[in-house]
Amino acid sequence: MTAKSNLDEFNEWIENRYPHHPEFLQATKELAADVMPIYNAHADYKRYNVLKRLSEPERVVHFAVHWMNDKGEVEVNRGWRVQHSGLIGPYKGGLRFHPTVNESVLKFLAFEQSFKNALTGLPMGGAKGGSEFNPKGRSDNEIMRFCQAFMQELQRHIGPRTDVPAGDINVGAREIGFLYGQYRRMHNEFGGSLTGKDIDFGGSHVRTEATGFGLIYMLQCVLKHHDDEIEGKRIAISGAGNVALHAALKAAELGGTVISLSNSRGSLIKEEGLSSADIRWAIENRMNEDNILTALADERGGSWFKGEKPWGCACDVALPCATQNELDEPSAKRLAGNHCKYLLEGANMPTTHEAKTLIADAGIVFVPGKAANAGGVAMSGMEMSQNAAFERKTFARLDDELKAIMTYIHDRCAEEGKEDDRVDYAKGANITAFRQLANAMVAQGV
Ligand SMILES: NC(=O)C1=CN([C@@H]2O[C@H](COP(=O)(O)OP(=O)(O)OC[C@H]3O[C@@H](n4cnc5c(N)ncnc54)[C@H](O)[C@@H]3O)[C@@H](O)[C@H]2O)C=CC1
Ligand SMILES: O=C(O)CCC(=O)C(=O)O
Repeated sequence: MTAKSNLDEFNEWIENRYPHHPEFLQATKELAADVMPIYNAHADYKRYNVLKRLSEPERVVHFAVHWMNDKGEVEVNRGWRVQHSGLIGPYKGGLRFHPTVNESVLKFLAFEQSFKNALTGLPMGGAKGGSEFNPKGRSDNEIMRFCQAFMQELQRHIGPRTDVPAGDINVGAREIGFLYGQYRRMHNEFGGSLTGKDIDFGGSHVRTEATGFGLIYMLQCVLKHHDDEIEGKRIAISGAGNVALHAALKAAELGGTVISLSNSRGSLIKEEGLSSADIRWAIENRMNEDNILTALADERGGSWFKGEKPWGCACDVALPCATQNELDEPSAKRLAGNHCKYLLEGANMPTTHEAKTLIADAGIVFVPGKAANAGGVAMSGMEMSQNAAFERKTFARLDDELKAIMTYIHDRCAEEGKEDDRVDYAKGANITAFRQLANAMVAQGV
């Protein structure tokens, strides 16, 4: 059987199995296209049916979250934890609270997480969880009660050596504190049941910054590989959350010109570049403002474009750091037309399948989220090992370790994705991670 027909057969199988899970289909089919030749070349991979088995989450836990709002009304939300693969370590991945959360979104995120975590070289399996709960407009007390009710259910499925959740969209330090407090009270146990904790109770230095900083360290590796440098590069960033702001900060500190940030309401453009001080102001004030970007424009300059995405600006580097499928075909056409040279995904799967084809045709160097944004989970892995050893490493030491891990990921992906005159980082990342998970699956038997 040819690689092509095997791919058709796989695609048909997964489409029939999950017709209502479009994001999950997108992620699994893209990976299968890259790894099929490797799968076909290994008798054991076929014998152990590794591709289909890796495309089926090991466990999907679905639970109800009952909680009381400030008016004394009882609300009910849906909660999930998708434990995708525990082959190479405890399940590990963030929690997302957003109205767009559903089983398809969490299954794609958990699938991507397993491959991302493998790339870090640390012993972590892949998972993702969350709720369609919308924290916008809720009081601190409501957020606390929701987190406690969520953890009351989740706690029976997690633990330091079983599954270690962390943050994701709308789950930051405040929410992790509430979730951790509830877990600790119920289990009478300090330590590694969650990462992203405050530094005062078992958190790690650099975890807050790690995804954004790691993205820029990856950008530096990619630029170096192409005999290029960050100094003076025009960098367009989408998003205005944890990942976007810390990527912007590190890029500005290293001499890049950060020309944009965005959110679901529009984009802030500052042609001369946001300074480190502008970005620090946004980081410090983001929890207190309804729209941190309009506040930033008012306070420190820049123009606000309501309803616009940032991809129309002329830039050398595009860093989508908001959410899945935010960078579509028209956006890709604008980036190509403006001679953008590099696109690194800070968010998980922010580029649509169709946009990726355009990006490749335009010769833009593309680095997928599972490689480019792995710095966050890598630092979570280091938080777990610090918790297990009852130690705290310094910021400087961990920042160096983050750089080393991003370089390690870059070099593995560049080596595996090497083609005649270019590097296919997506293929390199998919094949590298697939080999590790497939080998573990074969070795562990059925
Ligand atoms: N926090 C972390 O350590 C990691 C996060 N990621 C990914 O990075 C992305 C951003 O996550 P965080 O910064 O942590 O979340 P966050 O909650 O701090 O920020 C999310 C940002 O995205 C924007 N956003 C959300 N939905 C949007 C939409 N439909 N259109 C435009 N903007 C939208 C929000 O306005 C906000 O600025 C997500 O894809 C997440 O899965 C990936 C690796 C690690
Ligand atoms: O730190 C973690 O465990 C997970 C981070 C995450 O959710 C991600 O990498 O997408």
